[in-house]
Amino acid sequence: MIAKLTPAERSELLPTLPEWAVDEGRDGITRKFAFADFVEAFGFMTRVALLAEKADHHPEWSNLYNRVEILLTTHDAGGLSRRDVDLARAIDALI
Ligand SMILES: C[C@H](O)[C@H](O)[C@H]1CNC2=NC(N)=NC(=O)C2=N1
Repeated sequence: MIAKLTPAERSELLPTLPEWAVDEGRDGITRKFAFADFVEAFGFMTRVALLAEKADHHPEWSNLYNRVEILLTTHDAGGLSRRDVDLARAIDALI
């Protein structure tokens, strides 16, 4: 069972993800991306999907034409966990 991050872990790890904002209501982290067009956005989503499947950790997301919004939270933990931090870091590395 994966655990939620402790307050100390959050203070340590969240500053390492400056592009991500905390969604307090969902206890997750979000980031918005904008691309040149739909093909670029969907290509990015495909790369994220492969990362997510490899990690067995999946984003909640939406896509509108060239924009993609991702929310990472851990359903099994009921909130933000290290898996979200790790996936966010891997997503950042794609950009
Ligand atoms: C059985 C499987 O490992 C789990 O359901 C995984 C799949 N992907 C997941 N993704 C996310 N975001 N949270 C989870 O708790 C989760 N659990």
